[in-house]
Amino acid sequence: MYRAVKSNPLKRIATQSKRFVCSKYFPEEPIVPTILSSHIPGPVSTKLNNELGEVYSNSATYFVADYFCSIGNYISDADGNKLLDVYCQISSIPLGYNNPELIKAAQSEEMISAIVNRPALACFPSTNYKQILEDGILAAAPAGLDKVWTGLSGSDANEMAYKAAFMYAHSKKRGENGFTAEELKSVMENKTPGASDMVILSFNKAFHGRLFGSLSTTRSKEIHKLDIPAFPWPKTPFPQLKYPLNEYEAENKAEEDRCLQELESTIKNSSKKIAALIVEPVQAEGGDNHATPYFFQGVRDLTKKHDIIFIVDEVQTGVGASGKFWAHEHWNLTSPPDIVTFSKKFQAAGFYFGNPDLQPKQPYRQFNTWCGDPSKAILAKAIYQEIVKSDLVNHTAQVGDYLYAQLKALLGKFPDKVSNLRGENYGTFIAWDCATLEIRNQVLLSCRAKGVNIGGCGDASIRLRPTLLFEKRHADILLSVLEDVHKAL
Ligand SMILES: O=C(O)CCC(=O)C(=O)O
Ligand SMILES: NCCCC(=O)O
Repeated sequence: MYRAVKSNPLKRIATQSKRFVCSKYFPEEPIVPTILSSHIPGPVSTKLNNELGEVYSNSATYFVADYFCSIGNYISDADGNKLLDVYCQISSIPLGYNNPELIKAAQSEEMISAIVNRPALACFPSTNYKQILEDGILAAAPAGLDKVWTGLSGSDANEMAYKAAFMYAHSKKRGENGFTAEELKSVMENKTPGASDMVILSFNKAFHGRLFGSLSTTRSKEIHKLDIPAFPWPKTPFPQLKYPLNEYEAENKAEEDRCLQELESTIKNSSKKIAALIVEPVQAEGGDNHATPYFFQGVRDLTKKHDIIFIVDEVQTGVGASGKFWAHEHWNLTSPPDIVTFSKKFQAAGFYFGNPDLQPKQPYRQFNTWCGDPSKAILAKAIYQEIVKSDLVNHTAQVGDYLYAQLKALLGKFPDKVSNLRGENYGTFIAWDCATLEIRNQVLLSCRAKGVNIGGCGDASIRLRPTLLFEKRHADILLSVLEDVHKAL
């Protein structure tokens, strides 16, 4: 049996672990990874995955997981391997696997009713939906945004935000007048003026989802977009910062100024009205690309100046991992975003807004059968309450600072293999680049073989997306495995 950490640190970790917030939830969490099979995926995983492939696409499978046996920061696989998970279902496990407080919420009367009586929320909202929202999703609302509309996924959240922006912009143009006969007729032919010719502006390397509208604003990888019809919407460059940031302050400021100028000229030269601009606080799928608060303040100012709805996509960055509950809190904006979208760690999806005019007056415009899912909103409530009760945002900020400092020292020893460590003062939302895609993939495979499940992003980057219950002792295991893997490259 492989042990990722040798006996001394293990003893220290075992003694200390009882004092940690994670142990409060998971007294039985493994102390270190356990690797039983000679490869990951192991033989059972491979067999199950092949069988699954007969009826369900399995081309992206890393390994087949055993969620019954997964616990806390550890994911189990079908071969009985237990891996420290710092990828966490593409950044979407907030409080560890099988968190007892979430299980309690799952077993509540409220949850049972929500699951077996799933409502068409916009038509038949439940007596307790407002309270569920107020105790969870709305209690967590970003400053200045006191309303929410719920949906089904991150892509859906972003698309609903686009629809809100289009309807808002058109209704402003229309004023007190109703829809014209021409609009009503042309819209059924998918033609203007009933169908909008306004556009959504997004950034190069952005990822905003995979439905038709959201995919048109996604610019991270060709493979996501090939063969799918797309709206002819504009894009504008996102800054490419140089690291370490303190060594390249002047160059980075010039790069951000360049991107702000390009943004303004894209806006000015657009032949179509730009209804909304969407941006991620960190472009995660596209490579964990950061920009500074200065840049985002500039983007906000330009959207205000040009009457463009400013949408912040916090699907991946939201709910604590950045060391703030919402990552855009790092920016110190003078006015809040118009819309903030969420999903992933909140389990529930949707968008926050403050201006009531971002919700159309007529029914069935921002609509589908479910309009969200009360069972997910109940989970979001439990997640939010645990985050507050255990002060997990500050916890994550502190662990992130430790992890970043240690990674800086460790990765600095391998300058020909890795570069551009990023995410300082940004919680555990940390990433770096590998010299080549081959090295990146080798590191991910070797880490898995040594008991740590990590994910990639962008062209050749590695990103960390652990739970909010990730602690220094977990970080030490990760660091020890990364060191071994890099030495062996
Ligand atoms: O590829 C997907 O659809 C998930 C994307 C995502 O959020 C990510 O990889 O960061
Ligand atoms: N959206 C899945 C990304 C996986 C990767 O780039 O490695």
